[in-house]
Amino acid sequence: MASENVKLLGFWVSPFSFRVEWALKLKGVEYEYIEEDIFNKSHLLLELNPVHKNVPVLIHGQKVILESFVILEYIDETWKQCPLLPQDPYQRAIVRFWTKFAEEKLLGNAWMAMCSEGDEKERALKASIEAIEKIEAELKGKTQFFGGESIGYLDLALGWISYWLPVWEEVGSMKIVDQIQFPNTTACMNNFLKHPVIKDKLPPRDKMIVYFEKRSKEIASLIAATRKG
Ligand SMILES: N[C@@H](CCC(=O)N[C@@H](CS)C(=O)NCC(=O)O)C(=O)O
Repeated sequence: MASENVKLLGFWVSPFSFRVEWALKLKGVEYEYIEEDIFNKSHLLLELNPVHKNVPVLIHGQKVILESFVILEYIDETWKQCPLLPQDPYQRAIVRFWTKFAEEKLLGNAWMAMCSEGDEKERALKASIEAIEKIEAELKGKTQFFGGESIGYLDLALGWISYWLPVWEEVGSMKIVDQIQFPNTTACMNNFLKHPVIKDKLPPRDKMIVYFEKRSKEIASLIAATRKG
């Protein structure tokens, strides 16, 4: 597709940025990727996203679109090829429900389980596994992709479970998605990673391990300092 002046401010290991890149690639939209240093934010980021000061930021011509899920919907509505959300309003509602559920109940807990120790880790781990149990039950009978027969919005929303979560499990010495206990989830995770667009657009795992080892220690010290203070 001809270039439409699309730019993406992202961060090399951000699952939120990757969602957007996967969507653009699935749709065949050309874009320029601009790597942001989230620890030393650029003037461009602060100017474009003064509210949250985070990535991803999508720039389409003169328009700036923020928040990964808002960006996914914008992309889906702007470039109609390879639709991400279902056409049917009820099916769309279901996809949005599970997207929200995973973001609220799984992402933060899994991150916290990786970064914490003791009771806090146990609590976060338990909550993460409970969230996967619910996703597993919902997936019963559709083990192709999280969204159904073909890759779609829900897969991009939950895609991090396939690649980031195993890294967090390794860094946090924990198990959240047990293959035997959660066969449907595991099948969807594997199919997602086998998709040609996805498998060509993932951050290097070894670099991720080093990054999250360091980051989880920094967060753990912050948590300890907050508790003391
Ligand atoms: N809810 C946001 C989350 C984005 C987010 O947390 N981005 C991180 C990178 S993984 C970031 O830019 N962090 C810098 C900061 O918050 O200061 C979305 O879905 O886009």
